[in-house]
Amino acid sequence: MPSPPISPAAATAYFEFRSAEHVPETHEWPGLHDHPSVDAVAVAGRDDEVPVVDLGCGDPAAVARALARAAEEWGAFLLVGHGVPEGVAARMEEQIARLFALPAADKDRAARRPGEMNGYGRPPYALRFSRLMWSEGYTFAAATIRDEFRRVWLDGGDDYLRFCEVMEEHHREMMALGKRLVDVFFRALGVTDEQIAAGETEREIRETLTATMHLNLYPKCPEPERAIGLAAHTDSGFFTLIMQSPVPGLQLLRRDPERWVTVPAPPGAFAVVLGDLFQLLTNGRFRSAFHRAVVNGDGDRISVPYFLGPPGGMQVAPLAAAVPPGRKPAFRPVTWPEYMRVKGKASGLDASALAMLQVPEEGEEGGVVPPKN
Ligand SMILES: C=C1C[C@]23C[C@@]1(O)CC[C@H]2[C@@]12CCC[C@@](C)(C(=O)O1)[C@H]2[C@@H]3C(=O)O
Ligand SMILES: O=C(O)CCC(=O)C(=O)O
Ligand SMILES: [Fe+2]
Repeated sequence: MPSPPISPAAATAYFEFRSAEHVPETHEWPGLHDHPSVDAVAVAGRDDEVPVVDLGCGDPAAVARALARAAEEWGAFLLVGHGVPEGVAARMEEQIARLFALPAADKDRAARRPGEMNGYGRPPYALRFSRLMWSEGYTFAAATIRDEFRRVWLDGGDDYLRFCEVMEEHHREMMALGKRLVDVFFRALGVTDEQIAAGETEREIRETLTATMHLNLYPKCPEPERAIGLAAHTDSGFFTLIMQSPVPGLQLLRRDPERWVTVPAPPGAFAVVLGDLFQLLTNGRFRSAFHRAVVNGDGDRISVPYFLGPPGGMQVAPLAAAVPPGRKPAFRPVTWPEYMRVKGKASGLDASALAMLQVPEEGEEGGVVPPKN
C-alpha cells in the first residue's frame, strides 16, 4: 500500500544535508533502481545517445531536422552553439552556492507559503510523496527577482545586488535563447518563416512567453544510491532550458526496455526538456520527457531550470500547422493553471494527465497518450 503524502510541517522542516553521515529514513526512496541507469556516453552511437542540437552549425534546415527528431523521439536534447557567453554559468554557480550556504534563518524567511508559487523550499509536487528529496530549491518568477530576494537580504546591500544582477543576466540570455528556439521549433513542425511572421498564434506564443526560474542544489550525498535529488516527473509548461554544473545528474526515461539514460553535462551545453503543454501545442507530435535528477557522492551539483510557458490566462490549443489536414485537434484548449489542477488530481506525474484533455476521434470513447520515450 503506498504511504501517505508527507505532512506540510515535515515537508518544510529544515534538513542540514552537510552534517548527514547517512541517508535517514525520511529521505530514503524505495524502488529507485527498478529500472537500470545507463550512461549515455558509454553507449555512444547507439539508441541511448542523447541527441545534440547545434544551433550555430550554420545550416537552419539541418538544425530544424535535428530538433524535430529529438523532440519526437526523446522530448529532450543537449543544446550547443547557442552563443550564450561562457561566464554566465560560472557566475550563476557562484551566486547559487552562496545563496544556499546562507544560515537557515535567512532562507526560511523566504520559505514558500502554502499555495504560493515563489520562495525557498521543496518544489510543489514534493507534497505528493511520503519521502523527502536530497535537494534544496528556490522558485521565483523571472520578472520579480529584485522583490523576491529582498525576503532573503532584508536590507539589500552588495551581496543582494550582485546576486540579482547575475540572475537578471541569466534571465536576459535565457529569454532571448528561448524565443529563438520557439522559432526553430515552429520550423521543425513545418511552419515556414513567412507563416511564422504572418501567424498571429505563433507570434503571440513567442512574444508572451513567461519564465519561472528554479534553483536546485543537490548536496553531496553519503549514500547516493538510497536517495533521489528530484523524483521523476514531466514539466508542465512549453519547454525548460536547464543550466547544470559539469556534473551529470539529469536522467531521461527510455522505454522498451525501461531504463534511465544519464544526460551528459559538457561545460556550456544546456539540457532542454519539453513539457506537457508543448505536447498539447504540437498536437502530440513533440513529446514531453519523463525525467529525474540523481545525486552523487563526490560533490554538490547545481541546476537551474528556466521554465518557459504561456501567460496564465492564455488558452493553449493545438497549432493548426500541427493538425493533419482533415483531422480534428487531438486536445481541447487549456490554460497552464487549469492544466496544473488537472495534473494535480491525476495519479501519475507524467504527461498521462493530458489524456483528460484528449478529444475523442469520431466513434471513440476517448483515449490515452501512449508513452513513447
Ligand atoms: C513554473 C513551474 C513549473 C513547476 C512548477 C512551477 O511553478 C515552478 C517549479 C516547477 C517544478 C520543478 C520541479 C518539478 C515540478 C513538477 C514541480 O513540482 O515544480 C515542476 C513544475 C512543473 O513543471 O509543473
Ligand atoms: O536537476 C536537473 O537537471 C533537473 C531539474 C528538473 O527537472 C526540474 O527542476 O524540474
Ligand atoms: Fe523537471
